[in-house]
Amino acid sequence: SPAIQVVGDPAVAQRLVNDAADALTTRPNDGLLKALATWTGGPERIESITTAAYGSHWRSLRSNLTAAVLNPSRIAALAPLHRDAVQDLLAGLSAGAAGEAVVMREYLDRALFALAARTCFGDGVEESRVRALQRVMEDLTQGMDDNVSLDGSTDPRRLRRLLGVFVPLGELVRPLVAASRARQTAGSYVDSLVDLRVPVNDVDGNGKRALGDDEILGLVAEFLATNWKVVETCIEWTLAHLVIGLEVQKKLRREVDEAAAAGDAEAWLSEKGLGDLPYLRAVVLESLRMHPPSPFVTRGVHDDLASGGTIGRLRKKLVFLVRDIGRHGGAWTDPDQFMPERFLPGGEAEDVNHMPGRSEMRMMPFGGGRRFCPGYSLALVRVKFFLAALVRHFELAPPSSGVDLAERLAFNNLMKKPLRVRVTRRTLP
Ligand code: HEM
Repeated sequence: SPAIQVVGDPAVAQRLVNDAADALTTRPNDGLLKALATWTGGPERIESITTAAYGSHWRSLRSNLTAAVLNPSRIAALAPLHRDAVQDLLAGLSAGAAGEAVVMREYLDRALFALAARTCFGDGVEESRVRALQRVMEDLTQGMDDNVSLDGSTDPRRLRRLLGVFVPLGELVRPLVAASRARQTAGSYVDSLVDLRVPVNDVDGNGKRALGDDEILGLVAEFLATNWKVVETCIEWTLAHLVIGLEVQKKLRREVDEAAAAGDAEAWLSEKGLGDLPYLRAVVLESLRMHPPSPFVTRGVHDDLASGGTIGRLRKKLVFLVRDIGRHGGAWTDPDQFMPERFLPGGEAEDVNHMPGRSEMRMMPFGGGRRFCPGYSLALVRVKFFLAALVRHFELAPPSSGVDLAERLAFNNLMKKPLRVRVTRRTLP
């Protein structure tokens, strides 16, 4: 079995991420990730961006995602979808009785999944199919959480249950892929996958081919999971701290109200407007530091990767403990305290960002090196948009039972006990 090095120290992580970037370019081909690349049971691997070895196939999948969804102009074009999703969330919460404790995750689940599905498949997917997809993706993300292990071990029964989810998922997704093939216009992520031509040979990149249905299904599953639960995890944790720390909530609300009063009604909620709010930025960074939604980042050193793209035997495995790195006592004062002020000018982390710096790294919520998360800007836009709208339109108070900050530390670091919040609609100033 491969040697495992576990890294929980920010200085060690910094050296590895920067200095060893050329050697650490691929995730380990073991356990859950190996299973996800071989779920069809056929001889060929079915790669998602996450599972693909560093090479021309990975590069074409990743640049396609960026070009189709994640570049700044595409993100700006998603603004109407974002506004709809927030309106749905606010309407759902308003329908609940005033002052009553609601399970936030249920509302966030609905709003964020619909948003993920519309970004993936376009505007025209009927509601019943969106909800059926949501149920299947719930099973898939739960299955990923059940099967994650640091040493790559798996339980055959649990793994079978997880991979079984690709059957109903395929039944729901295939008609949408067929509809995309039949369409002339392109706009959604699935449209880009249908049009994409990847190199036939990962080594020299010669010749091009289209993606098969199973490949598209794997990429769709990856897209829905990252756009949905990972983003939701960040929002839920941040809300937990706003509910416990009423001073933080008030301060954030003041900033959002002032921005709303200063800008025209639409502009304050634009990507640009939200990017300009320093306290909102600090609150989100503090949440990502303490509760990184993806708590483990892994790399593998394999036998024949150097010969190009193929993944041979796993020799060595690195596990970055993202959560421990963000709470390291040597790098942070009172690491277990939620203190957004540390990210403001004059604070101990005023220069710390969501991405590792060249010379210093104190947190890595979006990973680092060649395989850092390409979705971070879209993720931050969504997190900030939802949080700003929630504090603007609602007073958020803890339930009588209090807030339990236990973490799940699985594939997704969701709250162990879903957050309950007493919500009261505000009269806008
Ligand atoms: C708050 C939300 C998010 C967090 C905290 C997050 C975090 C991460 C982390 C830690 C990694 C591993 C990075 C590494 O190994 O160095 C990753 C990879 C990835 N993420 Fe995200 N992510 C988020 C949202 C998104 C979104 C919205 C997308 C959009 C499609 C996305 C797409 C991906 C992809 C495709 C990879 C694999 C990249 C590769 O292997 O080249 N993520 N993410």
